[in-house]
Amino acid sequence: MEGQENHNQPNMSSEMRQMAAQFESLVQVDSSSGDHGGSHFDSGFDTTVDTSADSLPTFDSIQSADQLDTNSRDNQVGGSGAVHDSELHRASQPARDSSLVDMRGSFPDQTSSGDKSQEDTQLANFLQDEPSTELTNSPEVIQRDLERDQKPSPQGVRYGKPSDLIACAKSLDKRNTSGQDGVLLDQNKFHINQDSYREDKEYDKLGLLGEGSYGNVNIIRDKMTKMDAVAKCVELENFAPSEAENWCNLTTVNSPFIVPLLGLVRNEMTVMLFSEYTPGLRDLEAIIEYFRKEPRQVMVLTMELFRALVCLHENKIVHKDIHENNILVSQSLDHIFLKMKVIDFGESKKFEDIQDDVDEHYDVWCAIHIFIRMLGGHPSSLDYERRISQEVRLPPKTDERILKFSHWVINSRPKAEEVLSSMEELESELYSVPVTGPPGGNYEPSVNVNGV
Ligand SMILES: Nc1ncnc2c1ncn2[C@@H]1O[C@H](COP(=O)(O)OP(=O)(O)OP(=O)(O)O)[C@@H](O)[C@H]1O
Repeated sequence: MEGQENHNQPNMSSEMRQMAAQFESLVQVDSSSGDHGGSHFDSGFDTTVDTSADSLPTFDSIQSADQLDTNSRDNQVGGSGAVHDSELHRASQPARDSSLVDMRGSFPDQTSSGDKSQEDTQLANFLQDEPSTELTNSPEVIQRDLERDQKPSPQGVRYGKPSDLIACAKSLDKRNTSGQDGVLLDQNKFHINQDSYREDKEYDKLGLLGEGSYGNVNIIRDKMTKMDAVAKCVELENFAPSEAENWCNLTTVNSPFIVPLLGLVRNEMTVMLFSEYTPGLRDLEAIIEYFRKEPRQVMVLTMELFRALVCLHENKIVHKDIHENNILVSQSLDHIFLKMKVIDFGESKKFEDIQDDVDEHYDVWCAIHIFIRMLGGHPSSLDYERRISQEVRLPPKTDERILKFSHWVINSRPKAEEVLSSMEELESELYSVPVTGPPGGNYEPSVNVNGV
């Protein structure tokens, strides 16, 4: 019964299964040719092969045949039809001309019937086709076979929900190099064709938006829907499923401060993360100089950044890579129209995966560095570990309250929401204009509400 269990092993490689099946047919041939079964040898081993389905020869028995063969070599094969384990052993030897002759010699009855010649052909084919046992027995080959059998085949690109995208990201097989896998969230933006979403076929690459540490970021246009999106390419070996998972979870919150993730496609050894393209947004690093003379805009933009952090931290995610290249800003710096969005969740972590709130404060510390830099100042150290008693230097005309506020954030460990509420207070103190009510008297607007 043990043999049957092994024979039915789901992990058994195809070669092993084929070998077992061949033995099955050999044994059946033997049992049908006469009264041969049940012979026992004097070797002390029970080498009889039971031809019932329950005791089909197994790969294990083939391996152990080495031992049995040595023991039985000195014994004459008794009982013409008994399939001795030594035969099993020989059958599993590398295909050699001589092994074919040997094997035939151990089946004296086989030449006597017409059916036997057919069986002989089967046997000859088996012996010629079978690979070397030296190879098939090697642990590397067995492991490779098992891996190949278990490797999921690409499912193609499909539409799905955020949960499908996350599942797809987690299941990407780093060894699977062929075809495409992926989930796109928006049917109105992407047109999948024959389970594929390919450059030049389903979409065009319009140009380079930026270069990241792990790959390029391009703007693409879907050929069918004519919608644009951003495609960030990451080599499969560098891809962290947590980036897709955290970004996707944040997308479902619909925060105006987070660029939404729209899909994920693995194309051979590259993963593409598709996200929303907002025309007019540039990374902050490219335009930081424009903020220098505009402390109010600096304040407004930093408050937006802290709103983004509050959103992340409320959703139990830390970004861990807040810097000027990962913040997109509208090129209109008018404080009313100023837009800000955070990108790049490659380093992000879920709260449950981190030890304490150090990473949460690290996000805050990085954000306040950007604030100080936009104002034209710098802290005495850029080392987070030395965050306590850092000096902050700001241009001489900077309001004292801004300097005090910066010191507090950089040297204490306030949460993003605490910083945000302090900043809102400070901003209204510094910039709000007292409103005394509508103009009195006979004031009449020069245009009516329709602008006519
Ligand atoms: N949605 C977008 N709109 C405009 N530009 C973008 C967008 N996404 C990315 N970029 C540009 O591409 C650059 C690299 O993007 P991103 O930071 O996501 O890649 P990365 O490989 O993770 O980079 P790194 O690890 O160096 O931070 C950004 O700094 C920005 O200039």
